[in-house]
Amino acid sequence: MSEPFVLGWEEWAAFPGLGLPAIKAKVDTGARTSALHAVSIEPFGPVDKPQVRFIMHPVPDRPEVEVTCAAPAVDRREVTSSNGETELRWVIEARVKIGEREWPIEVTLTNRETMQYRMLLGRAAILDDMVVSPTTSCAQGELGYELYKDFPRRKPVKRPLRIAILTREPKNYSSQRLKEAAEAKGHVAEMINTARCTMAINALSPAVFYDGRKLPRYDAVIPRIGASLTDYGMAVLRQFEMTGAYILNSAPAIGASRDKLYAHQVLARAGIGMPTTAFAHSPKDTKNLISHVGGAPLVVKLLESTQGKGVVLAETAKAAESVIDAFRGLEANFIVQEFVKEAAGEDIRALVVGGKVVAAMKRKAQAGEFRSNLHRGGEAMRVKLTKEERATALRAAKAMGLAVAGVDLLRSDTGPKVLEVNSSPGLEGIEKTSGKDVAGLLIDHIEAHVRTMTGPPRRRARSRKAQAARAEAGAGPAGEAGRDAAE
Ligand SMILES: Nc1ncnc2c1ncn2[C@@H]1O[C@H](COP(=O)(O)OP(=O)(O)OP(=O)(O)O)[C@@H](O)[C@H]1O
Ligand SMILES: [Mg+2]
Ligand SMILES: [Mg+2]
Repeated sequence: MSEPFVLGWEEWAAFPGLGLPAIKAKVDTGARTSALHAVSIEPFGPVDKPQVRFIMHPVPDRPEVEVTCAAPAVDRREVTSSNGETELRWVIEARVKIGEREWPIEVTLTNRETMQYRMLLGRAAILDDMVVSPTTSCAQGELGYELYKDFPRRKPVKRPLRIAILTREPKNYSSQRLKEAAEAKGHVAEMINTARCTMAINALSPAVFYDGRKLPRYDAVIPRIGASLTDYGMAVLRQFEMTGAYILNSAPAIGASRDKLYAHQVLARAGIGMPTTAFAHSPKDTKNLISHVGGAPLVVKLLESTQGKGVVLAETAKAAESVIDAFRGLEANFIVQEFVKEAAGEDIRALVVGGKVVAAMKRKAQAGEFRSNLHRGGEAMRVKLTKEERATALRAAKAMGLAVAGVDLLRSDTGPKVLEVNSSPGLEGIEKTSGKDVAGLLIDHIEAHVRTMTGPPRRRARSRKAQAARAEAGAGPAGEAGRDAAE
C-alpha cells in the first residue's frame, strides 16, 4: 500500500489558476466546505456559464497586496459559519496545490478579514488517500508571502462609488440631499424607482431590471422604501443584496421596524424602556386591556397610523372603553399604551447612523395637543440629549438591526421611553433643525463600509468619529419639516 499523503493542521496552499502562489490555510475536518477570503465579489458572464470575479488580499496585515481573481461559479449556497451566522455564499471550483499534489476543489467565498487564516480547507476537499496529522504544521513544506513581492501594490485610492437611492419620490428633500451629498464626495448617485424594478430570480446571476434594462452593479444601495410598497421594496432590496451591493439597512431590519407589534416585542426583549403597551385584535374584554396598561389616562393607537392621525388620548376609563369599542367595531388593529403625561406634548427624534447618534431634535405639540407631530402643528427645535437618551437610541437601533434609524422617544420620570424606530427617517426636519449634514454622514458611513469590504484603510475610522463629533457641535436654523414621505 502506498504511503498516505499527510496534511498538517495548517498548510501552505497555492491556486495556480487564480494567480495565487501562496496562502496559509487552516485544515479543518470539522468544517465540510472550504472557504477562501474574498471581497468585492461580482458575478459576470453568461447566465448558463456564470463566473465570479473577486479581490483577494492573501497576506494578512498587508492589504495593499491585492489579487483580482476569477473562476467559474458552480453554486450559491447558504453556509453557517463557526460563529453561527448564516450567509449566502458563492461557490467556485478551483484547483488547489499543496506540496506536489494538485486537485480540483469547491471553495466558498467569504470575507475572512477578521480571521487568522485567509483560507479554510474543509473535509470535502480532502481526498480518500489523504490523512490529517493534528500534530504537524505544514507537512507539505513551506511557501512564503515573499512570492507576492513582484505583485502590483494597490494604492489606497478614493474610488468613486456607484450608489443607488431606492425611492419612489426622487424629488423629495431626503432623496435630493442624499444625491447631492454623494456627488459632493465624488460619487455617482442614481435614483431608482422601486416600483419600476423587475427581478430575474436566479441564484447564480442575480440581476435587477429597470424598465426592462439590466441595472449595473452598485457599490451601495440606500433604501428609502415608503410604507406603501414595503414588501415589494424589500424584495427588490434583497435582490440588490444578491448582486453584491452594500445595503444601508437590510430588508429584514426594515420589515421588523415596519411591523409595529413585532418591533415592540423586539424592543421589550432587548430591555429598552418604552411605555407599557398592550396589543389587541378585537379583544372581548376591553376592561382587561385597559388594566394591562394601568388604567386611564391612556393612549390608543391604530397600527396603520402615521402623522399622529390614529392616535387618541382617552382621559377617563369611560372614554377609553368607547374608543376601544369604536376601533374594535372597525376591525382595526390597535395598541393601547400607558400615557406618558410628563412628556408634556414633546417627543424626541434621535438620528442614528452606524452606531452613533449624529443629530437630534425635539418636537413640541401646539397648545392643547398631546401629539407632537409636525403635521399636527407641532414645532421642531434643537435639543441636547442626555447620555441615557443617546444610549437608549443606540440600543434601540441595534436591537432592530438598523444601521440608519430615526428613534422616537419620550422623556418620562423613569427615563427615556422609545415610541418607535423608523428605518427610513426623513432628513428635512432633522437637518434644518440641527444644522447637521446628516446626508453627508450617511454617505461617509457607506464609504467606510464599502472600503472595508474591499480592504482597509482602517485608519479612517477615527477621523470619521472626530468628524461626526464636530458635526454634532454645529449649529443652524430651525425650519419646517415634513413633506417628505419618510417616517
Ligand atoms: N404613550 C404616549 N404618551 C404620551 N404621548 C404619546 C404617547 N404615544 C404617542 N404620544 C404622542 O403622540 C405622537 C404621535 O404618536 P406616534 O408617534 O406613536 O404615532 P404616529 O406619529 O401616528 O406614528 P408615526 O410616527 O409612525 O407616524 C407622538 O409623537 C407623541 O408626541
Ligand atoms: Mg410618530
Ligand atoms: Mg413613524
